[in-house]
Amino acid sequence: MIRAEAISKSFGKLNVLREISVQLEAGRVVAVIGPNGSGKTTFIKTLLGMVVPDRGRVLFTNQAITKQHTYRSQIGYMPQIGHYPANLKIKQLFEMMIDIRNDATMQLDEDLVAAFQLKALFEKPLGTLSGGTKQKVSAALAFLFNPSVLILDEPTAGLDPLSSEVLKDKIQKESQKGKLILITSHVMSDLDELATDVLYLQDGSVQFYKTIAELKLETGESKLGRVIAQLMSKIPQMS
Ligand SMILES: Nc1ncnc2c1ncn2[C@@H]1O[C@H](COP(=O)(O)OP(=O)(O)OP(=O)(O)O)[C@@H](O)[C@H]1O
Repeated sequence: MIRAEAISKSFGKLNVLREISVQLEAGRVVAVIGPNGSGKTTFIKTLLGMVVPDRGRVLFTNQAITKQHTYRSQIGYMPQIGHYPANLKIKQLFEMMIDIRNDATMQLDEDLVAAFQLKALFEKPLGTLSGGTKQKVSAALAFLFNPSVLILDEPTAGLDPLSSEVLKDKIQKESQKGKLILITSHVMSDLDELATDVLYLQDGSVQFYKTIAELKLETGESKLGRVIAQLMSKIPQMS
């Protein structure tokens, strides 16, 4: 569904992505894991066209994404930190997003709007929201247009335990419909519940991209946290 072909990206002298080639298939939930600064967010932003790679290319359903934006309507993106205009009310933000979509026939998915009880907060300006509430707004927007791909950057960070469970249930529900879901997270227990595959980045390179079942078999560990700890201890650190 999405293919990255040898994508590389530098910021100044810093090589943030080095020749990343991966195939991401519909129906999979891919956990993008790696130490802080290993390039996870930059990688997912290249899939979204928000970062343009220096070399290599990204294909969405076999079409190169360069200089075309229509494919983006098929991706729901939940950023690590949502930046919204402070004076805009939640209701206005939703209305604006629906307006931009400009598709009256579209069936909206308001599951998370309801589950997070966002309608009760609709008149609140975004600048006054707590970090967790802002996360809920970002999550509800990512799922709103029923996209075939979801890219979720640290989705449960800042959410209270109940809201975190609500979001995980929703991710599972959408995955069962055959969607491709990419999640970056440092919370291994969440990924253990949700992910089918692990894409592990270190210093901008793919260290491994395997199914969780394979990784558990290979390491003899039953918990993803322990699997990753074991594998990380074997990866030579770059200076
Ligand atoms: N626009 C930019 N300009 C300069 N450097 C950048 C830019 N975006 C990212 N970087 C650098 O690229 C490296 C990778 O950043 P990235 O955010 O992709 O890492 P990450 O794996 O998502 O980290 P974390 O786990 O901390 O979220 C970091 O050293 C970061 O400072």
